[in-house]
Amino acid sequence: MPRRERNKFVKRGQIIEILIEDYAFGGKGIGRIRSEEGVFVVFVPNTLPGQLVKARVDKSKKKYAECKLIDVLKHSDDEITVPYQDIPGAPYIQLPIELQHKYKQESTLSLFKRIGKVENIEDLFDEFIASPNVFHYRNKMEYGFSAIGYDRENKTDVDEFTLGFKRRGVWWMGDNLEKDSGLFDKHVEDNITNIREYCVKTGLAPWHGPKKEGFFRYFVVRKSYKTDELLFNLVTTSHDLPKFDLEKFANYLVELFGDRVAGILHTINDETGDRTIATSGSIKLVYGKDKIVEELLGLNFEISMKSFFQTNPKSAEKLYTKVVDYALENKEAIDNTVVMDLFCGTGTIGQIIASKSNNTKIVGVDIVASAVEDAKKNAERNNIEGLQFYAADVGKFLNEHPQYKNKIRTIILDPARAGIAPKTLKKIINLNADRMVYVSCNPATQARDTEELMNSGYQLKKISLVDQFPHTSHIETVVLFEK
Ligand SMILES: C[S@@+](CC[C@H](N)C(=O)[O-])C[C@H]1O[C@@H](n2cnc3c(N)ncnc32)[C@H](O)[C@@H]1O
Repeated sequence: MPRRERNKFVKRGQIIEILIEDYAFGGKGIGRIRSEEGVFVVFVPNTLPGQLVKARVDKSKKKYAECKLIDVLKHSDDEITVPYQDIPGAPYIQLPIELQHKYKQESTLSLFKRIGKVENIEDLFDEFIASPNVFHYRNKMEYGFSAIGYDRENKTDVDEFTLGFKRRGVWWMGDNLEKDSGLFDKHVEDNITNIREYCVKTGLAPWHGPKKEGFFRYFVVRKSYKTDELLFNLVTTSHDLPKFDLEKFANYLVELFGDRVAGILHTINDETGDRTIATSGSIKLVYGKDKIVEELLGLNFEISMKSFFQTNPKSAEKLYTKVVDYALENKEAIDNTVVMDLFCGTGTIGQIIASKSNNTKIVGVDIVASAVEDAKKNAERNNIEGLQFYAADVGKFLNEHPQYKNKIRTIILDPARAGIAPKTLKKIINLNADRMVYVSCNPATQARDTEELMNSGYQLKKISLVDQFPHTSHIETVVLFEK
């Protein structure tokens, strides 16, 4: 049976040209198709008001359609020229940062109105905290090798050895990074073409996505802002490894980056899945050491290739300062109490609170065992006492530890993008804490949880926004709830 037509405006798979008129939360540009039938809304992610774009309809619903951006046909008057290569990881880099802030603030607050049902959210808005570094703020980058590249002039794919980022929305096509993207270390990015040339000269093949074969897969770099050191990881398959001289490659990196090189690792990854992550597989140290140290608010954190760490550490300091400020606003509800740091990751927030309070015990819970191990080691390294970390699902942990009910005054929440599962949120509410400081990297799920918290007697007292990722649509929020 043919698919039922959902609306009279667009069909799935159709290519359209549309003027973007507004910006919706999450970086979705809004276009409108006007006809005798009425006005129909079309969302195109990674676009800006004022742009004329070409897009493919991915979902065609009764009242709206969702599209994938193919190309920007005409730029918006707001856009400026920047000296950086445009990459999918920075779709808004041509938009002045003040305008990026404006869009992020307006669209985030409107979510709390619409989904969280907080009518007076503007009155409760505290601060928009900008990233201290607008450019070159990231401390990690994953460059991919590909046997299929992109011819920017003819806008088509070509067979070539590429090292850079995937084209937006095309898993099998790479795009050479020819110059600094403005997001990561300039010294590294200015040398990506040299590293590519070195690899091309070995005669070994880059990864071919559709054929699932090739030698070079990823080149991952982590950076410490404290020491300015770099940690490298070259990911290859095992097939042609005897033909590749790892030591010579390591020497080449040292030639390029001198004593900035902390260590060089090699990972063998023979998995063929499209979504293979760069750090899976067996990892071996080829040169130097396998960790770098980063400092956040005076505390030291050891970072290995695999450990989770905030991507923009300078901005993370601002984020954590805000969280701790909200928590310590009522010191009486912190000193001599047990504070829960739920979804604690590597335990940074709990450690900072413990170091700034008196006789406070922190109970940190995270589902990832390796993050909890790192949390324990970090607490030891920083000589902070009174912290207990548990590797567990938050919901299960609260079931198994009923003794905390009515005993906790302050809870810190920092869940992953999916937010807090409804059943888990109920268990958290049942702890009956006076206050919660809820950090979120996805305000849409936080706004959803806000409604539940307000229905359970909590009030949203304050909200701040932190721009951890300039030039993207991401925004972090810190919200203080109190009963
Ligand atoms: C945004 S991160 C938290 C980062 C942390 N505050 C830090 O500073 O390192 C979200 C964390 O939630 C954890 N997580 C996700 N689902 C979970 C669950 N059901 N129970 C416990 N932890 C979970 C993830 O492992 C991740 O570390």
